[in-house]
Amino acid sequence: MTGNETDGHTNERTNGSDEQERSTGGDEETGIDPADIDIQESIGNDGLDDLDVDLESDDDTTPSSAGVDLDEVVLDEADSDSRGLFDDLLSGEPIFENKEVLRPSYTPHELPHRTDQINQMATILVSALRGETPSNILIYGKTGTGKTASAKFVSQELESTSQKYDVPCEVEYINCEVTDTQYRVLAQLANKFIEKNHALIDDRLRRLRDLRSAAADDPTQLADTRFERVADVDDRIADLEQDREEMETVPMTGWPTDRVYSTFFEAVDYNERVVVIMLDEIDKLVEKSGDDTLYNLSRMNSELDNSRISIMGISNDLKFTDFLDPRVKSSLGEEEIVFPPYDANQLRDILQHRADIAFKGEALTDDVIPLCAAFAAQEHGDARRALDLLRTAGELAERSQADTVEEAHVRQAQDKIELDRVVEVVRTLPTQSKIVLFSIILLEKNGVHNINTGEVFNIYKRLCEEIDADILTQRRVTDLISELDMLGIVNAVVVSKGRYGRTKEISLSVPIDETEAVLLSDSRLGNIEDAQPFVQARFDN
Ligand SMILES: Nc1ncnc2c1ncn2[C@@H]1O[C@H](COP(=O)(O)OP(=O)(O)OP(=O)(O)O)[C@@H](O)[C@H]1O
Repeated sequence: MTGNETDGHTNERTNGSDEQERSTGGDEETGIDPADIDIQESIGNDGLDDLDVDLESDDDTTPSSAGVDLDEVVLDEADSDSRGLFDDLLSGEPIFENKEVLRPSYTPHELPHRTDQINQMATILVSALRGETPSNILIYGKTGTGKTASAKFVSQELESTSQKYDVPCEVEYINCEVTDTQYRVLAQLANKFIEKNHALIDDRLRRLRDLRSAAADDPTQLADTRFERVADVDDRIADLEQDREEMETVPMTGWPTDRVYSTFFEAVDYNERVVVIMLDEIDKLVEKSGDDTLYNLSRMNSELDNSRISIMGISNDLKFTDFLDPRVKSSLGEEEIVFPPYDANQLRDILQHRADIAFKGEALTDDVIPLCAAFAAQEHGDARRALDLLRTAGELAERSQADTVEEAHVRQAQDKIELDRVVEVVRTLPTQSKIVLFSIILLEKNGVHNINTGEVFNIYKRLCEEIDADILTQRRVTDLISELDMLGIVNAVVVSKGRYGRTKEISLSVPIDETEAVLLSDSRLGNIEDAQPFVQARFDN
């Protein structure tokens, strides 16, 4: 790659900086340190089996006391008084061999049923290994369909192949749910490349200093280099030291965006390379801060001299491109890859692959994997959900000191995950919705069936007065009830009352006690001392 396809500075650019002049070094100085490139999330592998603990360390005269495997520890009767908090838990045969492989942070080495998508990505990205700019890619698919896992897998392969063939190609991963503004995205990228450039310069400096000291004794050492005299080497060393000095890392806040952009631009263009910028949850970035970042990134190639960038966006919102500037939309969506949901059979394969590593040999009964797969397929073919179910089922079995994971553990796990979801949804409801939900709970707790909107509204009003909250209109409260219905927290059906018109009959769809506890943990609702009088009051209206 020559990097000479630039059309000058005809395009407007946020940084507006034309002073890109600096030495980028000759070929002999190029090279990327493989140690710089590491996007693999490492996992621990420290199951209980790996622990070698000396349980009788007081008696160090017993040679056999050292390095006892906990699996082999038998606690005899005499010791039972001294059994500690963890002894019972340890005495059961552990179900897991390596639980970490069921966690979301684990990147699997094999991704069944994603071969097509992985091949499509590879076919597009291979141009990076030829020094050309790969097309931008947009990846769509519902949550848990393996988008991130597949993209990371392809990136790792890309980077390892680039090292093998010594082609400068790098992948930068950004999770836009966390890094959700233009400033943060650009700052993170700038700092990553500054760090890489520092390592690159240090490596060059080390080699030049070696050359310099060798040439000081024997000037023929310069014969095969681009330096004629030792003084030239000194100049080059001084230049590089100055470059290093001038590369200022971007603070997390405080600079004008133009400056952050130009710092990133200069850092990425400091060396010849093809960079794939992976923007996971790209819709979150657009939602939070518009499409400026994508606009700027997608136009950079026309101005870069030495490097090329390509964008790989990942989203589970199929519609987010509707909000993009048409130019950004067409540039970003040069290639689109869709990840369809998994069906139950596919989920079964995925679970089986993981279970082989995660569990001990006979730990799973035959029904467990098919049931987890079936539950997750009902949701929307979400592999994350399936893996969560399997892990939770294993944990519940482990906790009840069972020898194997059974169907009942999966059902319990399903309930637990569902309850966790409900708790999370209820906890994060706006206060007004919480008051409406609390009114419904109070009515149910008092044995009212087929609750109607009017009844909810009466209790709601009194609760609002009690905690000094604004009182919304009955129409608005009806809307909030519909929202609770959509979230699956209540069930509201419209029933016809003949000549009295139609009304909604509301019932709770979630466990009452847990939901009430979550509501009362909200400091405003928690202040209501005794809610009983409010329910009595419904008869007064
Ligand atoms: N084909 C597969 N084989 C093995 N594991 C998979 C496969 N697909 C997904 N997974 C696992 O399922 C979990 C969710 O996958 P991933 O994070 O890639 O989903 P995603 O589509 O990016 O979801 P989201 O949009 O919510 O980020 C991860 O733990 C991943 O390892």
